[in-house]
Amino acid sequence: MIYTITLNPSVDYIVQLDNLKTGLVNTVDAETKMAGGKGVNVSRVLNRLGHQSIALGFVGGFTGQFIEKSLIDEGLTTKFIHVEGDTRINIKLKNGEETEINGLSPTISEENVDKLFEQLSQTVPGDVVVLAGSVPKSINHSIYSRILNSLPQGVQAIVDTKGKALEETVKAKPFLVKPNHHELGDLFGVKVTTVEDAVTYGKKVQALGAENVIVSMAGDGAVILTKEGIFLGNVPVGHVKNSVGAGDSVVAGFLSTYIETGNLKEAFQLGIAAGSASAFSTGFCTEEEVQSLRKQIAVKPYDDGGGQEE
Ligand SMILES: Nc1ncnc2c1ncn2[C@@H]1O[C@H](COP(=O)(O)OP(=O)(O)O)[C@@H](O)[C@H]1O
Ligand SMILES: O=P(O)(O)OC[C@H]1O[C@](O)(COP(=O)(O)O)[C@@H](O)[C@@H]1O
Repeated sequence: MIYTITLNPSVDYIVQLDNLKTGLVNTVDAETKMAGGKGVNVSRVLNRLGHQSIALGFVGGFTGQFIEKSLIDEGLTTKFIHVEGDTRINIKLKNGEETEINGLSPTISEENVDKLFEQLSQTVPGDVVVLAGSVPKSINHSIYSRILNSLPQGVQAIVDTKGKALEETVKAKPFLVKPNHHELGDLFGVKVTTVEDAVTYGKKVQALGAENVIVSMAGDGAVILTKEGIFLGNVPVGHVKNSVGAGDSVVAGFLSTYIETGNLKEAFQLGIAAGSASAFSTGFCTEEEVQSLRKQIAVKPYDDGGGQEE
């Protein structure tokens, strides 16, 4: 079974406002309200690609109810832990550029955290656990590494987070991490702007403990570093309508193919296809769109001139 963990889900309020006038009353041109959060989005896209998962995490209040109902209506399986307080609302404002205002998370008690560990103690070898998104302030950022260290042998972990949580988690030897180029740069206090930078710092993440690393670079392609080698993938050309959830779609697309074939390169290709298909749609990708974009993505070995890790 695949389990996704979203410690910090959200209701994403995506607003199109072509002509924002600050300090005045504005009326939106278009809006969408969606259940969001990184693990939630991974479960959603896995479902669209024909794979079942169980969405775990913490939800609360009217926003939490909205998330649970939306996901069940979409045909997903959820086993959320209910907390006091409202799940956050994240505003994504589109007016030519994309501005994000992420809301405050409810407080998660120690007791609730214990319940999550109890759920995860049921995992068995062959299961995959996806730990995705930020850690609410009330939980210590070491929770992801604690979860990884608690999983039985043979359970694979995929991690998509940033900052301190990412830094600690890579040391707990996850199967895969997927930072974007900004998140990778932040980890080392540098700017990652080129494929060469992504490879240099991706190798450092492997040296810290992650088995495989995907660095997504938005419209500039993506890199995967594996034991079998380093590979580059282009992104297909298209009109980006909404990039919210595109990175989560990369994770879901990768995982859906990896569990079917065990082939990292094919999984990487499908991950990029899913990311771009979601970016090119107002909501999330469909399987048909993903399969159609997949053909436009070439995955090629990266030639680093045989250079060794510094
Ligand atoms: N301009 C673009 N053109 C095509 N695909 C894109 C574009 N921007 C994002 N994507 C797709 O979304 C994926 C994730 O985007 P990225 O911005 O790197 O990650 P995140 O959403 O995690 O910040 C990319 O790997 C790609 O598949
Ligand atoms: O947990 P975080 O890091 O605050 O991110 C939450 C936000 O990220 C999303 O999961 C989208 O993530 P991506 O665009 O990186 O795929 C939104 O649904 C949500 O609002």
